Amino acid sequence: MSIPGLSSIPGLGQAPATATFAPTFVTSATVVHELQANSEWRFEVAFGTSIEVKLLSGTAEIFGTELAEKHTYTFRGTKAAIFTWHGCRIEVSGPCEEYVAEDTPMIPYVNTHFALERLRDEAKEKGAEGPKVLVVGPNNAGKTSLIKMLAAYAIKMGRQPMVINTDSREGMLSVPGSLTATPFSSIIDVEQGWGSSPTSGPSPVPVKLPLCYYYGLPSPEDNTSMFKQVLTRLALAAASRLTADPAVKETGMIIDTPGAMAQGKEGYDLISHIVREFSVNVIIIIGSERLYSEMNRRFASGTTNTLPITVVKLDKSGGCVDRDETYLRHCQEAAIKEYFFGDPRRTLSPHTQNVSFDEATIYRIREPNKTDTSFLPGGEADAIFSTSQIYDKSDPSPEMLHCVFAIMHATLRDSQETIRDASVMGFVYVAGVDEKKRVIKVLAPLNTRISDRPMVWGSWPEMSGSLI
Ligand SMILES: Nc1ncnc2c1ncn2[C@@H]1O[C@H](COP(=O)(O)OP(=O)(O)OP(=O)(O)O)[C@@H](O)[C@H]1O
Repeated sequence: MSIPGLSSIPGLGQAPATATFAPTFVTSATVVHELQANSEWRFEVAFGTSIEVKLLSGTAEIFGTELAEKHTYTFRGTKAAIFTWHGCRIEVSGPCEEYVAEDTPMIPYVNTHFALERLRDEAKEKGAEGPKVLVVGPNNAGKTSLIKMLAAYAIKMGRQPMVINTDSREGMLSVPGSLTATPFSSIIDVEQGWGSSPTSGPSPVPVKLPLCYYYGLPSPEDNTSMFKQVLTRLALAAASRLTADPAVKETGMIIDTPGAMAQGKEGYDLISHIVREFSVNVIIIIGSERLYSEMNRRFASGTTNTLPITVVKLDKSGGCVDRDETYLRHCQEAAIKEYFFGDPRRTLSPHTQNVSFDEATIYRIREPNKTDTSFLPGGEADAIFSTSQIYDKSDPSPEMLHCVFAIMHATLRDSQETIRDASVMGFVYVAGVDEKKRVIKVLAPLNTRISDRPMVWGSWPEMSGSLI
């Protein structure tokens, strides 16, 4: 088996080298780093600043995606690492926190990729579906980074992995609050995290087409029943996309999860729900012994569609960084800005539309687990959050200013269940609410009529100020 850049990884199966950390420091001058084989340069770039990185010689990758020699990459508001299997020289200019590490879990990670490749080859021979891989672990354990790596290595082998995001706190190729399934047939854009989805205008890296559903709340606990229903819809859409495309079918899926699922009975029950709905047959636990033991107990002797479930434990990378609320808020706002205005390489011009109060149909997502119903007499709390009431219909109000609404692929006559189960057509941003003229001014990526569609308003994404 010959894979460009991967065929001769030295030291497969050997114990990783011990750590040699240089102290973290900040620099803004141009510097050249000489990285030894099997080491990585870890860096953090603050929001509002940028650095430029060029691979001068050798080979290097960011979460599995190989860097092109002599190409200048620009990173903004990023925490990541450049890893090299064979050694390389990189040139860096701009301010960042950085250090070089030799102790990385890359060998077990790449061995996991090869194990998945064997399952994909077997699936291809039998005309069956490739592995459905679920990655679980606490917050900041490196789940998304591992998934990027596994997807990038699969793409490099000519495969087409379908990557599923069930973490509504961070969007993947979409606005936060959404849950997506995206088949990847081309390279991941390392400067942008995952890349860009189709808006308008050309893109240097081919755009990806996510199947997008809207949950609109930051954590699965905020409305567990709605979260499960949206997951079920996503699983159905992903399964039919998988069967429609032989290349995606034989590669299978890789599913990212929120860290909140890694603890407590409710979290474990949600994992069981995903295993069932997506027919998961490989579970990777990263960075938690306790979760590994629980997953082994629940699934190690189980089967999905007659296939045994394999439970695998991987170590967390020492490079994983904790991201505080402020950082996540910056990431969220950057994702929303990018959706409407593009990025420095590709600016977009959103359209402004005025929608009259009488024409707007807005549904606010209910948050039963956040609402205090303890003051209500027995039975009334249950009635308030009856299953048929997913949303509250809301009249336009100044409270909606700076909020993001999901425009659903549904009609105004559809039931709340149908709207919840519909895919997302796009998002709009409320730029103004004029109570005198009774109009809301919204920004939309395209000039499509939106007043004949239901708009869904959740508490996530949450904007702290004006986008314009
Ligand atoms: N080897 C590494 N070197 C430097 N930074 C890294 C490395 N691995 C991961 N990171 C960074 O650490 C942070 C946490 O990693 P990641 O997002 O993969 O974790 P996660 O488990 O998906 O987190 P969450 O569940 O909270 O979304 C990210 O900013 C990521 O880019």
